[in-house]
Amino acid sequence: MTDDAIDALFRAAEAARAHAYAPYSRFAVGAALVTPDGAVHAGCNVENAAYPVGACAEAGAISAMVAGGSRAIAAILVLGDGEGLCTPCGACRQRIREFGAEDTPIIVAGPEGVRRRFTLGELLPVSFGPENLARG
Ligand SMILES: O=c1ccn([C@H]2C[C@H](O)[C@@H](CO)O2)c(=O)[nH]1
Ligand SMILES: [Zn+2]
Repeated sequence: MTDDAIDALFRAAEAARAHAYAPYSRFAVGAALVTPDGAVHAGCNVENAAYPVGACAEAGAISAMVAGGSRAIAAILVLGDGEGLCTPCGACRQRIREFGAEDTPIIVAGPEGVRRRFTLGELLPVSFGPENLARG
C-alpha cells in the first residue's frame, strides 16, 4: 500500500472516530477499509446501555461496505486510543475474514498515526471461512 492510501484510511477512520458513541467505555474507535476498486468505507463503535449489544467500529465499516455493494476488503485500518495496540477483537477478526484474505493488511493506529501493521493471517491463523462451506 502506498503512504497516500494509508493516509486516506487514517483520515477516514479519524472522521468516523469523531462520531463514536462510547459513553460507557469512553474508548472511541474508528475503522476504515478500502475495497479493491479503491472505495473507502468507515465506521465507529456504537455502544448501548445493554452493554453486550454495542457494536465495534470494524463491524460498522464492514456494514457500510456491504451496503455500498462491495464484498472485498483490500486493507483495513483501526484507530483506537491509549498506549496499547487497538487490534480488532476476535469477533471482528472473523468479520474481516469473511471479506479478506490471509495477506489482507490490518493496520493499527493511534491518534498520532500508524503504530503497527499486521496481516489477517497473523491475527487469525488457521481460520474458518467461506471456502470451508463451498460445495463442489
Ligand atoms: O478493535 C476494537 C476494539 C474495541 N472496540 C470498541 C468496543 C467497545 O465499544 C470499546 C471498548 O472495548 O471499543 C472497537 O470498536 N474495535
Ligand atoms: Zn470487534
